[in-house]
Amino acid sequence: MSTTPAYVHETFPAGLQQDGAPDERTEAWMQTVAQGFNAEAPTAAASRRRAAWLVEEGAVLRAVHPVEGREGVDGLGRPVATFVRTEGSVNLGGPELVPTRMITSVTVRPAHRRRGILRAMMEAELQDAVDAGAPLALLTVTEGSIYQRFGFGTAVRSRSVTVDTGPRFALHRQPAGRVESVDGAWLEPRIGALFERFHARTIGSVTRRAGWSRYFVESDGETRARGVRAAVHLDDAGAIDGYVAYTAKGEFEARELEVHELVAGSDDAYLGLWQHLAAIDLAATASLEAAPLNGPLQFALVDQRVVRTTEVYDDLWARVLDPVAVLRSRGYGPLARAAGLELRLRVRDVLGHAEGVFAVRPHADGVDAERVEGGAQLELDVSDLGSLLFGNAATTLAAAGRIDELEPGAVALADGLFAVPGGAYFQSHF
Ligand SMILES: CC(=O)SCCNC(=O)CCNC(=O)[C@H](O)C(C)(C)COP(=O)(O)OP(=O)(O)OC[C@H]1O[C@@H](n2cnc3c(N)ncnc32)[C@H](O)[C@@H]1OP(=O)(O)O
Repeated sequence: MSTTPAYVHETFPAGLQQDGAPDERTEAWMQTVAQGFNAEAPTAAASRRRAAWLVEEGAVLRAVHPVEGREGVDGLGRPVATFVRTEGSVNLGGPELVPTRMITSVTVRPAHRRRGILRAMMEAELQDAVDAGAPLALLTVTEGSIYQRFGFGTAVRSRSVTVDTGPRFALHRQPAGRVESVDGAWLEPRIGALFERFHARTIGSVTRRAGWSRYFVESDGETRARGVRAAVHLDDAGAIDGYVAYTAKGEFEARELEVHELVAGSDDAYLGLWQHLAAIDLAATASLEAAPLNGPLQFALVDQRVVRTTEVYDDLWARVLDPVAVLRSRGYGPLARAAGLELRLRVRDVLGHAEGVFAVRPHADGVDAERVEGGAQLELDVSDLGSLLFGNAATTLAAAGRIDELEPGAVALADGLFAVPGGAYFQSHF
């Protein structure tokens, strides 16, 4: 269904007035986003800060208004639908980070739902991304059933964990380096550079959006949260290679640590920072919402049950727009490259962008990927290509009835080519 002619779609860059306040349409857009997610309406100070972040990252906003009655019943002229995209990169294990579009803040007001407004915004965005040469689009979802129809597939699954930081927490081996508590205000401006190190070494990692460390900010948008504590890991040479930011909650003697972020640029930093959390007195547990599904912490512990998984969820979704570009820029393991194997995939795409048969051949000097005429060994929807790229096993997708094996052995071949040892992980939710 396409959008009815009763709506007008607008696309504009997030903007500020001379005094730093959001411009009128950016402010109206932000108020609608808050309403769409049932969140508190942003105060003037919070609006200024969020708008500044949007401008910093070159955000392009979409807003939809009714042609008739644009000013709304309350006369405030707020849009009935919102959508934003920023440009970023994702680590797919290749020599370079892969450029991507990041989509978020999609809302349609209740009175205007199920009339095709989301579809119209999404189709326009994906076409714009193709025209601009973007190979990939990413988003995170509020509901699992919305975005497959647009070609998005589950890319990275995450889990929430609660770690018992009492005496049961003991590592097999002492990580190298040391951890020091630091002031949050000192850390905040250094976080971006530290994150880049994590981004460069972690398959699945996505650009960290401006303002991601908003946990340092009180809800009035101005005051630095006094409750946020931070620590950094220093390697043996004294260089900082990871950080953790957390808040202690609950009763004085049995506090729980809510970990906002634990970002490690090395394995020692990862274990060292967890060990630091466990060493904090008067706290019984530490909880992290976006932990890797298969991270090393459990194996590093003497008692693996110290880590309790409280939730597993689909986190990042990927939409391939240019299969040749993503297959070429993705990394492949040394065994796949040494074997010089070729896989030919037939991709179905109802929107047409990624439709066709594509061959990929990793080899010792790089990767060949091209569109070919036929001879496909596997057939799959573009949403499942998004899943494969991030290391979700072809065997699992075939067992789920999502991939058709056209030539015996092709599923196993895809498993070998697309495997991500340790699993893809991202923690810059957007
Ligand atoms: C990336 C993000 O920002 S995720 C956040 C998504 N936003 C929210 O959850 C906020 C609350 N919800 C909303 O604002 C709206 O209900 C939206 C944005 C989810 C949907 O907007 P609408 O304009 O109603 O969607 P639209 O009418 O274009 O529907 C497009 C298709 O998606 C389907 N769809 C829409 N919403 C849902 C849903 N919640 N669950 C399942 N399917 C859905 C429709 O049936 C339609 O299918 P079809 O075109 O294949 O027949």
